[in-house]
Amino acid sequence: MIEFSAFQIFVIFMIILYIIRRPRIGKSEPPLVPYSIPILGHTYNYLFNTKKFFKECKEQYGGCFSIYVFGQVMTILSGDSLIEVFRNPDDFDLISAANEVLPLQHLLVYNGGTNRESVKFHAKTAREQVSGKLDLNIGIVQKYLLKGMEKWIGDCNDPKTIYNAWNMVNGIISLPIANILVGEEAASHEDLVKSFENLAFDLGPLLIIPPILSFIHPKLHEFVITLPMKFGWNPVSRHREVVMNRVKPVIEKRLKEKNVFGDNYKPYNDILEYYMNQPDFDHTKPNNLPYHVDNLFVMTFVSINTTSRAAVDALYDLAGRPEVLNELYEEALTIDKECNGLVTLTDVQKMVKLDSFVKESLRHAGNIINLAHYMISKSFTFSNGFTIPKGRKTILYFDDALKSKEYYGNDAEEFKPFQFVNANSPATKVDRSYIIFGGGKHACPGRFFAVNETKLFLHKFILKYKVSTKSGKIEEKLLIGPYTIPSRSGLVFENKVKNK
Ligand code: HEM
Repeated sequence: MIEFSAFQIFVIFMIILYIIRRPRIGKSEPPLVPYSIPILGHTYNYLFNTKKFFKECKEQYGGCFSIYVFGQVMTILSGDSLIEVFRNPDDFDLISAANEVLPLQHLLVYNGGTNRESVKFHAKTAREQVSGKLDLNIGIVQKYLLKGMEKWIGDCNDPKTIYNAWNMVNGIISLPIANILVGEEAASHEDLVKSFENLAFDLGPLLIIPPILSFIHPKLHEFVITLPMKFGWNPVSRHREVVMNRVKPVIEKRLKEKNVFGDNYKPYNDILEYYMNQPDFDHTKPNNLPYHVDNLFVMTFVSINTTSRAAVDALYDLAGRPEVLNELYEEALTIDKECNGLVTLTDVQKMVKLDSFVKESLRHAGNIINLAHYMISKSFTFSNGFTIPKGRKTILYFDDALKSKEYYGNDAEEFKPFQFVNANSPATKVDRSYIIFGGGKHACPGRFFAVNETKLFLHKFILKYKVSTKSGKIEEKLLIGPYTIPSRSGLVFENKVKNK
């Protein structure tokens, strides 16, 4: 009888894996960048040599090329091909690619997570109820940003050093958003605000598990990371419990008010009220309230960590550049005097230097690639003649667009805080070289809110505090493969008035 050692079985397995997983590229497809290590393909360069690797690939193979990473062919798009993804939303699907990384369908069990249909509702909510009501919301944002800063930063009469600044800024940013989501009464409960604040961070570990099993089959990674959820573990459950307990009495109170006041009922200005007005709302029915709370969680995912990320990046960008801080302080002081400390939407719009700075900070967010989409039609032919088959994963070459020399000059890599001041190019305006909020029909509908909240946070912050890096240098973000997270280096906060 023939006996096989473990090593021989491993070798046979690898040979079979190599044969069945070997990428097959059609004639008219974007070129597959050659690689020398079978099975691994470009995975090493993708993870550890990312910026240089993508730059060299583009130089050699043009704006549209394919690489083989974690057992999957991905097509990297830049220039016109990138824009074609935004222009053809029926062919390219962001949600299925996002669900692969963060399986919301297994976490938000009452609303089934996100799909192309439900995202239309969330986009409408963000567009009409959050960004669309900015003039109303700005007062709430101002009030709770100040409360959050008091709680998280304090008076800083003595200099205070913070290392995990993202955590701190996330705490500040989530307080106004919690108020906009469920109203002031429910958001007065600390446990509810904590749940919104921590929800996305709690799921962070799922995002950083490397998809090693995808070398065997892409679905295997998803299967394994969702296995604990199939056995009942769900990090969202306790947050759902907290939020349901806090919003239920508020809903009941509002329903009573509606009964008493009839047509004279004064509606509340929050997303909870908006959900209560939906035809499918009946919190007394089984699973109905958890369904709406899961919808609130989708809004939490898209709004809190994204905005706090923009705000903390801006804070680090400021801390390393005292001259920029001084210039922004002058602008902040003038506007503060004009409005007597009570900022309206018009006042935020007058903060043109701050707007330019925020835009530049977002341009330097640092992700080399972003926004994976699956191509879901039978096939798609780009205007450059390349065709990709159904099921191909495409990823947008963000760094190439955001650091484009054609649009930002030969010093596109430099941080130029006031380059947009007289350029009629606000931080909310999406275009082919500024894709931080995506583009086309699905461009982020919450961007008007996000930019305004970030500006207002920085405005109030600059008036009260001085910030510097502990190292005295400009701190770089941490690169994890092609993606970045904010620096963890110390930021030193001082009270501006006390330490003049
Ligand atoms: C700085 C903060 C933010 C950034 C960088 C950001 C970025 C993005 C990006 C890149 C997309 C995908 C766009 C595309 O497919 O072309 C997106 C979509 C979306 N964002 Fe944001 N976002 C931010 C804040 C917000 C906020 C505050 C909200 C809600 C109030 C929000 C709600 C949404 C929604 C609902 C979508 C899906 C739109 C659709 O598919 O039609 N975002 N966001």
